[in-house]
Amino acid sequence: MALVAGRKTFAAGKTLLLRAGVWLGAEAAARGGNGARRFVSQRVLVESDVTAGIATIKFKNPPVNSLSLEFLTEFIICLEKLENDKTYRGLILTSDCPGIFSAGLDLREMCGKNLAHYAEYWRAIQETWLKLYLSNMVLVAAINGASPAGGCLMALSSDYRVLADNPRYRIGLNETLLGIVAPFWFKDVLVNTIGHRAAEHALQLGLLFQPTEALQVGMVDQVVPEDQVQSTALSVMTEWLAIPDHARQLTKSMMRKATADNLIKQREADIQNFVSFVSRDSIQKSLQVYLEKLKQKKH
Ligand SMILES: CCCCC/C=C\C/C=C\CC/C=C/CC(=O)SCCNC(=O)CCNC(=O)[C@H](O)C(C)(C)COP(=O)(O)OP(=O)(O)OC[C@H]1O[C@@H](n2cnc3c(N)ncnc32)[C@H](O)[C@@H]1OP(=O)(O)O
Repeated sequence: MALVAGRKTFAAGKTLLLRAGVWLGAEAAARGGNGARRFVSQRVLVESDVTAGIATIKFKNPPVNSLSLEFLTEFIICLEKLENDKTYRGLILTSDCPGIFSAGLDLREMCGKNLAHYAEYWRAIQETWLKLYLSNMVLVAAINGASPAGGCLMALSSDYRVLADNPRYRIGLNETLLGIVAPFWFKDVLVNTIGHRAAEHALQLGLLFQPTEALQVGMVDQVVPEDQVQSTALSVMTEWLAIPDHARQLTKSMMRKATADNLIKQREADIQNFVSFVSRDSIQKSLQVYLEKLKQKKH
């Protein structure tokens, strides 16, 4: 993906200049007297408390925070910006869309497009995951809504997960329900989190867990009343930030490197696999039927 010097124009006609991951262009940034900063991009809202060294990224891609290519591009830029700014030691991931953390990959990016588009999209998905999973910051997911598939992967890539106690907020890797297969690195992250047997069960059946079940299986670390998700995430963050960075970061890297390397060493092959899988007629048909079902749900 074009995270090099270059120019990208987003749907609203807003032009951003990117140079080595630094956002130089039309970004609204304001700094309050209390150390609070707020960066606004179209689909990603970043709030930060400079004094505490904590930033919060709020996904803002309505209606369902699907991981469109445009969303991913903005998200990666924000993440790089925070990662490179040593002010920030902790990052909270949450949603600005009521009731939805993220609906996962944008199905419209995987349907009816050309092969080059599928390859570009998959590279952006890989890039997002690698940046999240290997972040030096402490990542806490404040999951304030439904979190299927790619949404679940984002949460699983954090260091700690707090889920709002609402039975509608289901979380899991439900790919098989769409007639597709979770990639090996989604599977690896799930296995690392809930263990092999539970992951095998969850993946084959495409299970979406309600909060109490998610807690029981170990997919999330805490379930709290909805109005306490953000405050709980903040107090967990404070606990984690009490650990010296260098020791915690080296430990995180030691725990995660092998899983990340597994993808890094075969990124191009993984892209080719995705492209040839998703462009099959049968897979295109399954995805279209699934999208149609979602659309008709309301009527
Ligand atoms: C052997 C070889 C193997 C090789 C393997 C190689 C590679 C692997 C190949 C493929 C793997 C690809 C991995 C994919 C992971 C994913 O993330 S797939 C996406 C899965 N996501 C879902 O299933 C979520 C679907 N959505 C929902 O369940 C619900 O929408 C919701 C999130 C629970 C919200 O419900 P709510 O009632 O509030 O909203 P609506 O359902 O009415 O939706 C509103 C609106 O949004 C559209 N929409 C919903 N989800 C998506 C989405 N993921 N992408 C795009 N659009 C979405 C929905 O259609 C509605 O649209 P509208 O009718 O036009 O308003």
